[in-house]
Amino acid sequence: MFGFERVVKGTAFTSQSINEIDILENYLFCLNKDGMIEKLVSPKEEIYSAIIETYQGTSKFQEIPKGEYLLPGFIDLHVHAPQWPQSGLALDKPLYDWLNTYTFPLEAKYKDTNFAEKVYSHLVDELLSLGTTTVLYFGTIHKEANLKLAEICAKKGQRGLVGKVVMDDHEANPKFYRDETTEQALADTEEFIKDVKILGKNVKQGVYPVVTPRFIPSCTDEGLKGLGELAEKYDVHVQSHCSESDWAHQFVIDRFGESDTKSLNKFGLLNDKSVMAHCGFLSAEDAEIFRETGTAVAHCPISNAYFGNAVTRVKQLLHDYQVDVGLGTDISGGFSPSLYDNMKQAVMSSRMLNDGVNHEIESDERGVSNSNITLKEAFYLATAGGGKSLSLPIGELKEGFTWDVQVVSTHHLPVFGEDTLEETFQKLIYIMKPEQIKEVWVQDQLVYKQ
Ligand SMILES: O=c1[nH]c(=O)c2nc[nH]c2[nH]1
Repeated sequence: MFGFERVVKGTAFTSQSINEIDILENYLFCLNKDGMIEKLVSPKEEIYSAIIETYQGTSKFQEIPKGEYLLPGFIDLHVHAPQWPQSGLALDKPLYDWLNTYTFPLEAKYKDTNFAEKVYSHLVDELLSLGTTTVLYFGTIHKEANLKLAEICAKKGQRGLVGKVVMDDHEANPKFYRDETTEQALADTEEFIKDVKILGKNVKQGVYPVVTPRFIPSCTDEGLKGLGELAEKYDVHVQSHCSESDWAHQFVIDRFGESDTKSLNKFGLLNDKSVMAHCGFLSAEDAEIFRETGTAVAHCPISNAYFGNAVTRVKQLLHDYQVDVGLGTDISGGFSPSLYDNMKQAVMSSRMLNDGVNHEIESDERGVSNSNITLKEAFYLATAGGGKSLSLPIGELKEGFTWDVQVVSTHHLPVFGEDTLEETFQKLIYIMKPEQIKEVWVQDQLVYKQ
């Protein structure tokens, strides 16, 4: 009578706006065969009981148990997949030294596709188990290893957006880890785009190729220009690092006499499908360019505490400039693969930015006022903000969005009396333990069960 593929009954938390959440108590989530939410039905609606009567007791009905809740699957906008083996290690040097001492030697190992397969399988499993259903990945310079990552995402059910990293400047990159020539880097990127587009045709949740200049310091002008042209030709996502640290920000100013943002824009790399990581040093003019071009920011608060030399002005970007912002773990500049950890750090970093940290300065001059974000805003970044950044219908539990969800338990929470659902939400996010993530679904496919 109704024709839904599945019906799920439960209580869900989802962003209503940047700073508000919707609590959908005992709703029915009616899903179609494409894994999308076709209809949301509240207990107040007349058809509510008719749908339950039709589906309850069949294999198409799922009731979320008491004490468990639904959250949107998280969207990680910045992961360096090849750096997974050094997560939690090697965080003792500034960005430039860290790249040359630890990171480039590790990334060079992905010439070996077997090594890539081992690491990437482990990483995708780990991220899914933490409720992360969509990931924007940097790979390495190696086309085959990157394709392996896309295939692993496809097979394991994660929505992966994967980039072949371009590092074509021979002056700037070590001999053991760089593209052979600019022409080769562009040819490999184009072939990779075509291969992933073919792969993606048969993948329910989608896998996508991403144009990926590592950052301006590692690319030639010709390389950057060619990548901008490929992004336009194939209408694909773009990712890079932008104004990340004192060094990286100043490097671009010294080379081009203008900011990262302006330079990336001139090379055709900023558009509605572009996501730029970090962005701690954006000027007001840069932020306007982000808004005008539809470019999004991947905020990586844990990584920025190590390499950023500044706290990204998330609150201002979201509210004053209406820039799309999502959250990134930045494995392994950030040591934690969990977006729960990064949501908390986003709140804490913003509070330190707001108040300032040097007690020798008068309190009213110590910080950047109106910078602190709330937990709900951090949740927005990990969910709806990520979806908007990627221009995909993900990250919200609303009609027309994908059924990407985590089923999370609250049995471990300290409740002595009765919490409101609003309080439950706050505790859930702040005191989540990985073992409380019971199930993870992507486009209505079960991809993780405890
Ligand atoms: O945090 C970072 N991780 C990286 O791998 C990288 N490459 C350039 N800039 C970078 N920043």
